[in-house]
Amino acid sequence: MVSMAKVDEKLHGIYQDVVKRNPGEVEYHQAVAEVLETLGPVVAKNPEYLERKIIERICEPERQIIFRVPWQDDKGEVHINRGFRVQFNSAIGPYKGGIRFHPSVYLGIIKFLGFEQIFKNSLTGMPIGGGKGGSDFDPKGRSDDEIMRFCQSFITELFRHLGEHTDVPAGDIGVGGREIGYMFGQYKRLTNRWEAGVLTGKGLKWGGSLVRPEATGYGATYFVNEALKVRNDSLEGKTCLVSGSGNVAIYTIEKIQQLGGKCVACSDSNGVIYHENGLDLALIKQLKEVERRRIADYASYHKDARYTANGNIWEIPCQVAMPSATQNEINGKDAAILVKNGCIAVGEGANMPTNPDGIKVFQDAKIAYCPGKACNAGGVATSALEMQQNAQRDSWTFEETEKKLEKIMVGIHKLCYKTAEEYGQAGNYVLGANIAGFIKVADAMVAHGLI
Ligand SMILES: NC(=O)C1=CN([C@@H]2O[C@H](COP(=O)(O)OP(=O)(O)OC[C@H]3O[C@@H](n4cnc5c(N)ncnc54)[C@H](O)[C@@H]3O)[C@@H](O)[C@H]2O)C=CC1
Ligand SMILES: O=C(O)CCC(=O)C(=O)O
Repeated sequence: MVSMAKVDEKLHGIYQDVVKRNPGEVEYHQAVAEVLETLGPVVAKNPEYLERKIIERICEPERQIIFRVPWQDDKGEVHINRGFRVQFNSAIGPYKGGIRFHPSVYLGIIKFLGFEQIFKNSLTGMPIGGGKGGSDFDPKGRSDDEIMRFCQSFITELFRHLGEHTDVPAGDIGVGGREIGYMFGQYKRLTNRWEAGVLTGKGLKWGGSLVRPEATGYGATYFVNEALKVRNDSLEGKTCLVSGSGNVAIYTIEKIQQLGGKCVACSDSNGVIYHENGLDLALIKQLKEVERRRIADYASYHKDARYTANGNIWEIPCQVAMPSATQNEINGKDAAILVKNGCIAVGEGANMPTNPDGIKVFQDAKIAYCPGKACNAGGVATSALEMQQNAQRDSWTFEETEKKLEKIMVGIHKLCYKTAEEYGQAGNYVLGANIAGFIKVADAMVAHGLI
């Protein structure tokens, strides 16, 4: 056993080194700080992790690929974007994690997402390592043909680094079933292989899994319901806010409604819809999944709904908040408003949506704060179920697959809860998730020797 003071000093030094070696990558620094702040007790108990420099190694990606993505728009103009894939850690399985297309993407965003993915994937109990990719390409307003040409160009470089036993991407912001289809088609063409397991989130007619589109939102809602159960409560009758109106948000709203909660607001990057009588999910699906329109249009179908351009969704009173849009969408001020308005649970469908000040407010208020790397793990877990079905050349029913997802989420909740309790911090899901996710990866790295 090493003294806590020495461990803290060591972890602080590792963090300083990460900042120095990765200048300007502020989101990556934030994600590392949040994990290292909780690892002290487990490192003090297992000095071997320090001797073998496991934490230093976990913070350094195994491989980072940055590449040019040239493509032509419908008018024939040439555009050059930048593509990324960070293959962070393969100790417990092939690199696994989504691809994000958004103009804000740069190396620091992909690294924070890839780093979180290591621990999230470990928590699922499935054999998947951590990775993430993306591009600063902005899909907004682009035609189907332009999206196809971009995806083909992106995969024309990336394909050589992928494979069902090497690296298996999926969707994230700006990448859904349509984009995965174009990427799969180009991968097949370039490799002359029908290799279903190389991508997940595929269409149902060509190797996809039922429940994968619903999985992240459903899973996050199951996790929050478990956290409420611990407090002898449930989602039944709760007023809920769900930020975003993309894949994760839509299926979070759906599961909350199925479990008896009422969602009164959602958003997109332009503004917020507030519908006190409860959101009309069929309309949101039509606007967003089919017509790819802005959420502002919702208000023209429901006269009792209110749209606020650039509004702040967290100012609307609720009991449960499910941030499901993007990173750092809740700051300390937003968190304080939520708590003051009676919010008792926050379930993160997005990755790192709450900044450090916000997390402190939630933890000080002792509400059920469910961090993304545990709460939104249902998406990647169901991707792993898709890989299982591909390997068996099988496909399971919706009911069977959803049951497996629910069991996985209940299991992740229990693991995080018990780990936090074991380390004397009952109810601290941040600590529980980080320590439980870390131990499995760290032990595998020890077993594999110095690589
Ligand atoms: N798709 C998946 O399976 C998983 C996604 N996530 C995370 O969930 C979040 C959402 O991802 P998806 O739903 O897949 O993407 P999406 O592209 O389907 O939807 C993103 C939504 O967020 C909104 N948005 C983006 N920036 C915003 C801002 N600044 N303010 C308000 N709204 C904003 C967009 O307008 C859109 O409605 C991301 O943080 C992603 O990393 C996490 C786990 C799995
Ligand atoms: O399904 C996957 O592989 C990735 C999901 C994802 O990107 C995430 O968990 O953030």
